[in-house]
Amino acid sequence: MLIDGHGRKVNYLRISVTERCNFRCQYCMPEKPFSWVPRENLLSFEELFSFVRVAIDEGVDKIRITGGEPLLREDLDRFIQMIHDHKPDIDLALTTNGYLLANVAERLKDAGLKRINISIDTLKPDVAAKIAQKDVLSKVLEGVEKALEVGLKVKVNMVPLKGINEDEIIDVMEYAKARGMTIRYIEYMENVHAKNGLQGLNGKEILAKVKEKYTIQKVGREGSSPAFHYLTDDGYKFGLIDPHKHDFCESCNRIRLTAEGFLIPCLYFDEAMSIRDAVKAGNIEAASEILREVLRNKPEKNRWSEENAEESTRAFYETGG
Ligand SMILES: Nc1nc2c(ncn2[C@@H]2O[C@H](COP(=O)(O)OP(=O)(O)OP(=O)(O)O)[C@@H](O)[C@H]2O)c(=O)[nH]1
Ligand SMILES: C[S@@+](CC[C@H](N)C(=O)[O-])C[C@H]1O[C@@H](n2cnc3c(N)ncnc32)[C@H](O)[C@@H]1O
Ligand code: SF4
Ligand code: SF4
Repeated sequence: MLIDGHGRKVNYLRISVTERCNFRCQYCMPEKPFSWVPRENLLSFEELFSFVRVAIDEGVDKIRITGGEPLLREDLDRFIQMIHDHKPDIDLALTTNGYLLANVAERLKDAGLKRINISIDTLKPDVAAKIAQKDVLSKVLEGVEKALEVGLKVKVNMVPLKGINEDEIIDVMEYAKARGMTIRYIEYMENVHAKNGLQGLNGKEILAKVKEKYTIQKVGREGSSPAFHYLTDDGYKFGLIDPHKHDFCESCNRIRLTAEGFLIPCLYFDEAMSIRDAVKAGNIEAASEILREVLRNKPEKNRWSEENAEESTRAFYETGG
């Protein structure tokens, strides 16, 4: 079992398979980074899997593939198949912007993927083009329909932003509800890579918008999801991911691995340790020891709610969110 320095059980591994992306979301990477990690620096699926196997044997029972945009990594279904074949009952999920999903949803499902979380911040094509800085909406929605059609369980992630999509909180919920998908509203997490001046709605403001139409009651946190769930008076369950709240990190159960082989203990901080050399040398024991060291030093909580805290410099597109 993996336990961190604060006594929390860690059973959730998030793997960012690439930091590249075909969108330029204002809250994530509004300007193309001047240098991408060269492809040859990426760990291969075989190398990533050699670590994944150890993590699973140590107690990880939930794995999420993310990015950047994970569907930009060629043959992702091959990696999914490797994980699935090793442990078919693992909670194996993907987070994607959905743009390339329609063509590959079936292959991913057949390879063993169980769930997909798709980022949908708006249902208006012009607003989507403003947020992602590219005309993306129709292909994203096509991806959603295809994922549902092939039988994947789909959740929607929405980041409500002041003056941009805050008027669509109910509309996006109703779009998700009509298709049997859970929506989770995510508080915008300030960081230096995002566009200057961007402002998110906090959890309270998001709930106030929902309450303009629905009466809601608290349900709580479920399983190992970071979302706190609520129920509307017509029986629809939705989630709120509110990392500015001080109890958010109390039940943190996750660790992140990047495509280059960095193990990242927390989404907020820059600290990371590389398992790259160990994995390349086939020295899995050394990789396992690095994992334990990262867990021993995992921060207790983020600093998003601290008034004088400096903005986070950790890029979401590197960690996979
Ligand atoms: N601050 C913080 N945010 C997180 C953490 N894990 C996920 N998030 C954010 O929550 C949002 C949704 O994440 P997803 O990739 O959909 O994964 P998830 O919420 O763990 O997925 P489920 O297992 O379906 O609940 C993203 O914006 C993430 O950045 C975390 O440990 N800390
Ligand atoms: C970094 S993306 C990677 C996966 C994929 N490209 C996508 O957009 O779903 C993962 C999640 O992080 C969220 N995200 C990115 N930057 C964020 C920020 N500054 N604050 C809150 N959420 C953010 C996105 O909305 C997305 O749901
Ligand atoms: S949030 Fe996802 S889709 Fe948007 S720029 Fe970041 S990695 Fe790309
Ligand atoms: S902000 Fe850091 S400590 Fe808090 S839940 Fe996320 S990864 Fe865990």
